Amino acid sequence: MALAAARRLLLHAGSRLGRREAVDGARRFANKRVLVETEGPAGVAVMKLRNPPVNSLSLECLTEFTISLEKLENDKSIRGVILTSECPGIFSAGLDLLEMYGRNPAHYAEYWKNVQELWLRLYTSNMILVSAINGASPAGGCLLALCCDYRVMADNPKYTIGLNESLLGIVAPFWFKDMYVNTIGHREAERALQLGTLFPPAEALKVGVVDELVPEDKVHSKARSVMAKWLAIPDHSRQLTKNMMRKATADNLIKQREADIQNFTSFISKDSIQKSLHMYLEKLKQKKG
Ligand SMILES: CCCCCCCCCCC/C=C/C(=O)SCCNC(=O)CCNC(=O)[C@H](O)C(C)(C)COP(=O)(O)OP(=O)(O)OC[C@H]1O[C@@H](n2cnc3c(N)ncnc32)[C@H](O)[C@@H]1OP(=O)(O)O
Repeated sequence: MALAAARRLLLHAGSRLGRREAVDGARRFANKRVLVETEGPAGVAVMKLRNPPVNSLSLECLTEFTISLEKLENDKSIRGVILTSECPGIFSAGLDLLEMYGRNPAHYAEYWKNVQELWLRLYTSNMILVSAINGASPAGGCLLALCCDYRVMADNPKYTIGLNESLLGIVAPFWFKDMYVNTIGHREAERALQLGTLFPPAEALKVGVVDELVPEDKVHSKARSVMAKWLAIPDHSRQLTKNMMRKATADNLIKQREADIQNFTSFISKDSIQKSLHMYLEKLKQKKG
């Protein structure tokens, strides 16, 4: 309830701000963790995640992301969005592990509902989505990129991308898996999901997790030129085609959202899973010291 009220407030405040800035010509709106700029080619917004240090998708970040998308969807002048990160070297570290560790079942259920919500909005968006992957992109970070229509990645071998859930002792849910299969094919997805593979850029390109690699300083300009090509296609035919390609996958979650929330909640609440997450978080800490 409290979150729904916050969401309404944010949406309202955001739309007032958005309107004022549009009049000034600034074409920019922001909440704390997501910045949206609509300068550049007509009809294109750049959405930057800025939840330092690693753009983990906390409940607040997911909510702000979903609201920003909703606003862009409602703005008929926007036809395309470039999704990128403001955190140096990190696209997104994926779902926030602290939302899935040491909390209560009601929190897990609320969190998962919001993860589903963002995924459904992104995956089924009528807008053209291009990701400019300018850093590491594990698990939920990869999920964000996979929702896009085209993925441009910085060719920096330090950055990796993939659904690595099995390395954490958890399991990618069926809709993550479905989207992976749709993108890289059944055999590659089967292998990568079991091994929790995090692909360096060259391998990510080879297997089809990303569409193009460019030097790091060219990621944004390439994303813009890709966007220009997609903008040249009439919206109605592109949108109907996208819907035809993606609807069955999205519907598969829509028809069992409640059951999926229950599955997640009972899975993540298990002592053995909490122990795995604890160990993984400890490993992340030790890496530093
Ligand atoms: C029967 C079937 C039922 C199925 C039901 C569903 C089951 C559950 C499905 C759950 C799906 C989960 C999806 C996910 O996205 S899980 C998250 C996966 N993410 C990762 O594995 C990334 C982990 N992070 C890293 O590898 C590195 O941090 C990274 C490469 C991103 C950056 O490295 P860097 O060296 O720059 O930074 P640090 O490692 O020092 O990190 C800085 C601080 O940030 C914290 N951190 C990192 N990642 C996360 C995260 N995902 N969530 C929360 N916090 C994170 C890290 O611990 C550091 O914190 P401190 O400064 O406090 O130490």
